[in-house]
Amino acid sequence: MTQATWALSRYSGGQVSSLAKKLRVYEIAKELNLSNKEALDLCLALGIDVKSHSSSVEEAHADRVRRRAQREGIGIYGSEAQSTPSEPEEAVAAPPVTAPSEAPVEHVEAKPQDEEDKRDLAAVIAQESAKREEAERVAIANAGKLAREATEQQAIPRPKAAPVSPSGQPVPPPPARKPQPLTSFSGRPIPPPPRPAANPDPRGRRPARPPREGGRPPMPRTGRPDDRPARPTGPNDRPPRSDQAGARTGPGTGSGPSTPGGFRGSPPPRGGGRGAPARGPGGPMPAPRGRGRGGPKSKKRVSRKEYEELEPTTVSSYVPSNAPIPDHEVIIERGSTAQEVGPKLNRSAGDLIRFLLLQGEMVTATQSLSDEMIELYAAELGAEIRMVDAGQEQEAMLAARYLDVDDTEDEHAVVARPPVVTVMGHVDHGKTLLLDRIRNSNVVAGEAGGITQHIGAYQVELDGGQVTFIDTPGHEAFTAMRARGAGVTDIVILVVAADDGVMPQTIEAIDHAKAAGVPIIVALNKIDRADADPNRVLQQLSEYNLVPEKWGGDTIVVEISALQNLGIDDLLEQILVLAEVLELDANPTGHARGTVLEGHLDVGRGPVATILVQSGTLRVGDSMVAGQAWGKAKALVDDRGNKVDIAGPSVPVQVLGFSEVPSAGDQFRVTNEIASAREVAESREQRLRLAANANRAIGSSGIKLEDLFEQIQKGDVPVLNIILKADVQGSLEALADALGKLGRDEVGLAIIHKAVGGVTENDVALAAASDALVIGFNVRPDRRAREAAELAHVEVRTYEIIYKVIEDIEAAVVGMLKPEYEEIVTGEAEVREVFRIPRVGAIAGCYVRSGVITRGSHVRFLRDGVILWKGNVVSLRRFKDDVREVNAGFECGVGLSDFQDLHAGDLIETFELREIARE
Ligand SMILES: Nc1nc2c(ncn2[C@@H]2O[C@H](COP(=O)(O)OP(=O)(O)OP(=O)(O)O)[C@@H](O)[C@H]2O)c(=O)[nH]1
Repeated sequence: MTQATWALSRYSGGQVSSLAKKLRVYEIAKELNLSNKEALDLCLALGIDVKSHSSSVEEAHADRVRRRAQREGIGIYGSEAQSTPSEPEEAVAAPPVTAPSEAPVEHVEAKPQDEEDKRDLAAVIAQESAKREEAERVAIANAGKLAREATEQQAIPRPKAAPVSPSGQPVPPPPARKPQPLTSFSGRPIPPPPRPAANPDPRGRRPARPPREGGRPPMPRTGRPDDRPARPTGPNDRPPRSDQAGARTGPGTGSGPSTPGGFRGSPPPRGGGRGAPARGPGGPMPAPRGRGRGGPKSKKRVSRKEYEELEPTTVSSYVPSNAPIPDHEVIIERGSTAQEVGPKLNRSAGDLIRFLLLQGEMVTATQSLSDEMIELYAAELGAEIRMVDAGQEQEAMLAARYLDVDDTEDEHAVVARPPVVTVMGHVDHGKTLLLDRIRNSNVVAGEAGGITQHIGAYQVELDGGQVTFIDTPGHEAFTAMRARGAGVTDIVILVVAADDGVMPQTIEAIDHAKAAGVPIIVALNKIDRADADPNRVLQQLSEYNLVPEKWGGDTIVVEISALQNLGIDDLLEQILVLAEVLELDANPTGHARGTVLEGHLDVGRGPVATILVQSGTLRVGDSMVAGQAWGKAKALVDDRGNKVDIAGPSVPVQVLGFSEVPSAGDQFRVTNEIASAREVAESREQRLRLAANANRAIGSSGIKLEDLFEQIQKGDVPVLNIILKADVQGSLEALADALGKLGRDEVGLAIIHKAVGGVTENDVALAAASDALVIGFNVRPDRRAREAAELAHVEVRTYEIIYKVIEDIEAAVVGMLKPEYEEIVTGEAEVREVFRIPRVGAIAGCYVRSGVITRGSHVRFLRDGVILWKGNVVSLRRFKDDVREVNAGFECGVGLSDFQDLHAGDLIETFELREIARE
């Protein structure tokens, strides 16, 4: 997956509203040719609430800053500019301070500091008035338009089946019918809209109702999760500044167009299809009816209730109510409607609808609002809100009621518990054999080798105590658990073969254990081998800060031979010693809490889960919940296959009786009654369903470079964790060095893992578990890594120029990340055979694994995840025919512009470049 896909998934994960009329301070600075500091100072002098150069400022306030700069003759208004006649202030301040609707204007600047500020205030009020007038004009015109369209739509024939291209690709629909804009938020002059004759008075009186025949026109579908607008696809999608034309005319002059402060750069909603914006450029026009996703919906009727809810919005101005807003944080679920949000903020739905109308957004009371709409309204009121995913609050409430009552925290009841150990290391270094040996070192009489049941973990009884081993060696399981918030391991045994030394997965394991803050014991294995060189390995380990005790460090190293059963006892003893030092304890009384290690569906026994109990004691008959699974513990089975009645801390046990199979990493809880277990599980299921519907992020997520600055400002990112992958050691070191120097006071920078090679699933898992960003230099993520990144919402950024990496990280730290092109992977093909054709060159006989390979498209050539070459697909053939594109599942011959070094097994990745404009 490319950056773009991540970016897209990121955007699809959130509702991108068209409400985006704010400007950053640095944008104003740039526009006025001021330094960031000067612009910031101007804002502060005007009493505008900004914190840094990347704070957002309302358009109206931005205008105030512009005028102040003009008055002070600074920036673009400096010496030269001053000589040109400046815009008369009266023209701006002239309109009456009273809003046309005679509504009190509470939401503008309240305390001017001096005369200038009073003028500024008047200007803001004037702008607000203009907004109102314009919105009313739009509303009235819309009412007329609704009526016309209702009639027109009867005449629009339903289209036939969607046309399909020869390659089987659906042909995109023709561009959406351009809405007849009634107003231009870009400030371009527009003719005055036709007003319905029946309603010559724009203020207060109702426009004539649309005719009833043909049904009520469908509502505009602004702000629904499904209708999240796509990002602008090019610079042209950004409308020119609203103040450049319209605002100059000034409100109240009655002649030119006024700018009601529509949201600049408003991206078009998705409904119009790619490249077919359903809105006017940047304008807040409702999407044209019948052109949304799913084709024309001319037959959709709107209920009387919906229509009547709409009506007030078409005729009224925003009149803020005087009711006090809540003085506490208000929780609002994403996708809430005006009917739901208004009352939560002590306002009516109508109040919210009117406010949005003035921002150019027409919504009904029952229509889902985007996050931005809700946040803007809350900001307008000065209310403190927190947006949560649908169902999240309910789930949290139930968890607090039924699960968070921890009766295992009584320190008097705490006793020492066995350590939980995970074995990690490079492939073939002997993890499995070591775990086998350990199973057999059980000292309980008659039970040597008795652990036959594979349940994901087992306990061994030693002279000095018990040890619990997680039976799935490898860092994948370890990190996957941790990514889900389940830190079950107390100690990591790092197996390193004495003949082979530190290898890539050894380093990965070290980094994973370090990231989790788990102590490491090194098991130096295969010392029986003639070519074993323990000192060389110790030297290598020291380079990763694992300095052995015998060299004065604090890393326990035990030399063993799993094959010859040498040193195993010593290793187990060291585990017990370390466990003692770690003072591992737990309360065995109270309700059991733990983590699911494994789950599967057994034909005879139903859902079966292996649970590691971490505190309390689990009993047969307990009501339990894990993830979305719930039930009564019908039976408990230990690692020897025996049925048991109870399981205490650090004991792994198979549990039967779940309603479904829980997943590894799910938190396990016992509840008082079965009903509460069920209620909790169902609330989780409900939230996940809602989240999936909204295509939202589920699970963990790494950090996004774009959001970094905001998070630093909130104090959320003391350290930016980075996972660095590169094609060769030289660039890896150079990058690590350069990045290491980028840390600042506000944010430290930690490279938690770096290695040569493509971006793998493990890198993504580590990133998800550590809130890290993955940077690939001259390497790409493989398909599994891309999918994992998409699922876990981990950002993987790939680069081919070192300074660009540095530039981006630096820019992100100071909140000035620039617009960029992002790559969308369009197809992936595997080279199966290479044909060398005289005078033509090498042709790759390929199998298209996913997407579409298109002639002429950009292409990247990969071997083991490393980029070998970039260019274009110059020829594409199916059998003997030249073709334009080949779909997944077919074979084809691909000729590349000037790359000849093809090998079977290489990968071809085609991609598109798409500009992602920043907001
Ligand atoms: N000479 C010698 N060979 C060993 C020793 N330990 C393991 N081996 C051999 O090394 C090979 C790999 O051992 P495994 O235990 O499968 O290694 P692993 O780390 O679990 O490998 P994966 O499961 O593939 O990651 C096997 O052939 C073992 O017999 C040892 O101490 N000495």
